[in-house]
Amino acid sequence: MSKIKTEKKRERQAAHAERKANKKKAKPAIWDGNVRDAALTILLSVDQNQAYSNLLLHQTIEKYKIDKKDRGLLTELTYGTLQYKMTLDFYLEPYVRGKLDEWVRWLLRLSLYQIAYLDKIPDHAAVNEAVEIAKHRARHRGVSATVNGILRSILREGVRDTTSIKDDATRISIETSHPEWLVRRYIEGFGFEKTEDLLIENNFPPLQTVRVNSMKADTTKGLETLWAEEYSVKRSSTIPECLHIIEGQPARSKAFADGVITIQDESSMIPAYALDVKPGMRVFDMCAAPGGKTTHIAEKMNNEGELIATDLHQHKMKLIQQNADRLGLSVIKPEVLDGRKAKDHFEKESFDRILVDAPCSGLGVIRRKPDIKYTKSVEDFASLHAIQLDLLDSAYELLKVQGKMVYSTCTIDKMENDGTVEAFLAKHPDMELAPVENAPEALPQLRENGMMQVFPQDFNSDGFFVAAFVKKG
Ligand SMILES: C[S@@+](CC[C@H](N)C(=O)[O-])C[C@H]1O[C@@H](n2cnc3c(N)ncnc32)[C@H](O)[C@@H]1O
Repeated sequence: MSKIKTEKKRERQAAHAERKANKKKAKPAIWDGNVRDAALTILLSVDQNQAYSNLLLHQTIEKYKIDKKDRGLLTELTYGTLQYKMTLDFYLEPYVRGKLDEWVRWLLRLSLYQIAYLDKIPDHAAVNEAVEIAKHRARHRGVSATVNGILRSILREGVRDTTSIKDDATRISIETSHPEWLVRRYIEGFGFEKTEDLLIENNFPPLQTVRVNSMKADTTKGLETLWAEEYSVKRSSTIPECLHIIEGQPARSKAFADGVITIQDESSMIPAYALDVKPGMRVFDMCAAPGGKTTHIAEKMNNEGELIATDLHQHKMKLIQQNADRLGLSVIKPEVLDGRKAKDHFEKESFDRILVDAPCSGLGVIRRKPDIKYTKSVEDFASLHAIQLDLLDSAYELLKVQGKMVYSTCTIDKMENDGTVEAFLAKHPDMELAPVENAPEALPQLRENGMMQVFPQDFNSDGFFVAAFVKKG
């Protein structure tokens, strides 16, 4: 081999080794004590792998046993940056020239979130940390200079004003960071004021709530049990067995381990009321996993009768069983089944009550999973509407005459919720909406109409939809 060729080969090998080393640098461990770097890794994974932000955050905190102080900041940075992604892009837009690597864009969003929204972090600290992360992750020094330049320019000139945006739908879309097509869809369905309240509320952290297991304690006893464990808790004024957690992680409590409480969002407690079960009934929960509503229904049945809890996925069966065991509810029978085939699996008209807590677009839980708002499309609503209708049709065949059926979702969309109810009623003239007389007084709509759309701003719960039907025969 000639001397020149050998030289070239060596250069190529050196370049290859450098690229390899840089690649390693670009993928740091998720937790090395640097909260901002860990937040950046989570944000990138949510964006690139469609990972759920809440699950990834939880896994990271548990896996690396991140302490309370860092846990708080990591959660704030991850959720805040995701929640305000579009707003932050609007602020960045005038300063970004040319194409940026995705990780650099997320680093800028993460840093700008601290500058624009977090008073407790000094601006210069946010910039310095961003520059250090850029130096540590980048393959060349130009990146940290770009990050430094952009952030310092914004600090100097202040963030862009949104009030000059003439179109109100566009303005609130940017201010609250929700896709404009979704904002317009909401305004058309619910009016401007309700939409604006919803979008603002979606950027607040969700309230933690628990349900007291009526088989083991009444609400007062549940409250006192948590107080004795030094949790800061108060009674809800909406659902009688619901408690609001002001401070503390109830999943770590003895009350939870002993099955005195279970963690459930307040609006998810409505279907068990709407179903109006009695002890001894034969009940079917068609889309049951992980069993939040199944266990509530079993408690209302006083653990007497038959409660078949099915779900499409085998791996979710153990979640239902674990919840039933922890809460001491032997009436629940988990079974893997596609709800659409249930009509041929069970005897026709053999159930007194059926719950169809259907798969849905999940727009009611944006506070818990902010990434949802950027990934849904109009096509999703249409296909979910079709699946929901198939599930309801199948349930209809199995419901006794005079039996009651409930359809619920954790979403806020007219095509999925009202549209599905309308299509179902049109197909089955012997089904009627059934006012829920036993519903808590705080839910007058359900008591009067048998149907209600809950918005997060109503009583600080997830967005939720419930419709109760009776089979007239
Ligand atoms: C909203 S979640 C149910 C939550 C549950 N009811 C609770 O309260 O814990 C919807 C469930 O429907 C299940 N699912 C989706 N398609 C289904 C089908 N065709 N048949 C039965 N279950 C289905 C999903 O696996 C998911 O667990």
